[in-house]
Amino acid sequence: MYDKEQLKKIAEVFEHWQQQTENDMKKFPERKQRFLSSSGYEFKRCYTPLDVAELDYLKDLGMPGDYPYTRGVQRTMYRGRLWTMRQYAGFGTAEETNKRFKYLLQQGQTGLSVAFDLPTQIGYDSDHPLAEGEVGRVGVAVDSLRDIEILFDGIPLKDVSTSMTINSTAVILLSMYAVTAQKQGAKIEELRGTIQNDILKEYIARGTYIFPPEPSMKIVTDIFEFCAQHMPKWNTISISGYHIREAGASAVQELAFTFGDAIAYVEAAIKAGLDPNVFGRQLSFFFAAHNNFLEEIAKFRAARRIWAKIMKERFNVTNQDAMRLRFHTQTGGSTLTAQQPLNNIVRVAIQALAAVLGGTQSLHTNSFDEALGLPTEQSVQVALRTQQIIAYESGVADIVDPLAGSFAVEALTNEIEEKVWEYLEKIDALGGMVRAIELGYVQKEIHKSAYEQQLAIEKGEQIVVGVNAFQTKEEKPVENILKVDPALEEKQKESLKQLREQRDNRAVASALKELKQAAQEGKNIVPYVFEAVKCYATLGEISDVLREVYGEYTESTSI
Ligand SMILES: CC(C)(COP(=O)(O)OP(=O)(O)OC[C@H]1O[C@@H](n2cnc3c(N)ncnc32)[C@H](O)[C@@H]1OP(=O)(O)O)[C@@H](O)C(=O)NCCC(=O)NCCSC(=O)CCC(=O)O
Repeated sequence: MYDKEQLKKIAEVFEHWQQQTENDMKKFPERKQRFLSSSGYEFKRCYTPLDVAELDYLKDLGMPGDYPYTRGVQRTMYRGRLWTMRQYAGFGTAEETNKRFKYLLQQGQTGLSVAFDLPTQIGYDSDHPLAEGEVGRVGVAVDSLRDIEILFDGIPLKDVSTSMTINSTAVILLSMYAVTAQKQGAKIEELRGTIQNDILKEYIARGTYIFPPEPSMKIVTDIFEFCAQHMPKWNTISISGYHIREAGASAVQELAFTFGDAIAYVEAAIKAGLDPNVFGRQLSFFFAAHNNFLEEIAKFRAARRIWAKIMKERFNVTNQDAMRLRFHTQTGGSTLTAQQPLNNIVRVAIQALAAVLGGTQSLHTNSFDEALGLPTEQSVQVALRTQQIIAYESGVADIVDPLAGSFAVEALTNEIEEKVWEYLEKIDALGGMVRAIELGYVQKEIHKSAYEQQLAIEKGEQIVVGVNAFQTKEEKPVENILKVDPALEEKQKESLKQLREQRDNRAVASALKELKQAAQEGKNIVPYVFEAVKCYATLGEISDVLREVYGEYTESTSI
């Protein structure tokens, strides 16, 4: 962006300035020998045009809404429409969570996001022995279509977009959601929302898998195919770096492993005969926003450029809509501290601001008490207000990609991109992401990074306010921590018992038999799951059928 003559002059001035700075530092040294990013690369003292001398505005940045989308996926970005304010919520029974959803919508939230309990996530009904003590604990308990009908009672599904954090049982929850919407009078082709459906990261970082990778990938591609035909507005997957980051990955690893997974999904779908120009439009992403403000902004900008290049150059995609990286952001749960929990409000605000300056499409802001328990109405309100203050008071939503052209931000964007490509080459050399996961390579890289971060905190090289510095002797305990009533588990089991008595059990048996046959014959299972769900077959029953056909996965541990 600068001509050679100008750059030469700037280089001379810079050299002189460096010498003067070295002199100054004899009297007043810098706080640290090296200032490191979360990914371990070194931040320079000061960035100048010399650091972005190679940057080609048209090729590397372009205008917002144009390839390679570094500056955002929409021309007007938040001037046209603010990001979706989407607080992840769910606990106890469907009735309870329905109340929370209505509360959040009333407070100005603009999208829904469902948290399911662990039994729902790993395909067990609430009365299964393995579900004991977990029903409704970390999310809402869902056993059958009836629970989803209650969950969205009074919420018109044709008007709201809903995200569901569900992976190995995603096909079941997607079917329950679609059938509930149909019962409300909506057409499934108009439904907007997202299922997480990102099974690969479950093997890497999150753990709620059921089946081995191969049949799991088959279910994912079945969903891509079904939604491309019948639910074109639905995001079929939310390819997630969030959990990878929360497991201890650096910002660079977060992107690299997410794109490693994304490439594996695209390859699997192409192999199944699907067109990336079509299913590519429905792929979405999910990243974390941590505290290192500028690095995080650069990460989001780099992510868009990398994905656009992957789709265009690696998969020869020509449809622009299939090159746009659209993503949800959640502020970093692992950055919250149990000590001095009100400080978390500030952390969340910084992280949310990074997500917005990085061009997110949807945002969850964590509640300050999340290191202690489930968020209360009050804490979730502050979290939502944080988004609203950024949106309506800070002014940052009024200019598209306002940090473009910052020497530091552009240089960091380039640096992150470069390091991500290095990882992707390494993953390709290992034989792709599924192989890299099987080999334990990805897990080991994350563990190494997590260990280094922890060590830095313990040595005091990385300050965490209130934890290893600025501690207070006497902390006032947080009041009103939300606890799920243990009686809810019995209530849920009782209503499941009634359901099994009331439904047409012959219809259930027949639908499950047909599903089993379809799975055995390698057919697309989605329509069969729809049928099973319609007659109130339970999540556990459907999962059991699939377990019989596909088998179960057991992890080999990496130390
Ligand atoms: C694509 C996203 C990221 C966002 O979708 P949204 O519908 O919210 O937003 P959107 O698509 O950007 O915008 C909605 C519509 O407005 C349009 N639009 C937006 N801005 C525009 C502008 N400036 N000009 C013109 N049109 C515009 C879009 O093109 C789109 O229309 P068209 O569609 O017509 O183009 C989706 O996947 C999503 O909502 N994800 C949320 C995932 C989530 O909440 N996950 C929680 C995980 S919680 C978790 O996992 C952590 C804890 C755990 O482990 O359990």
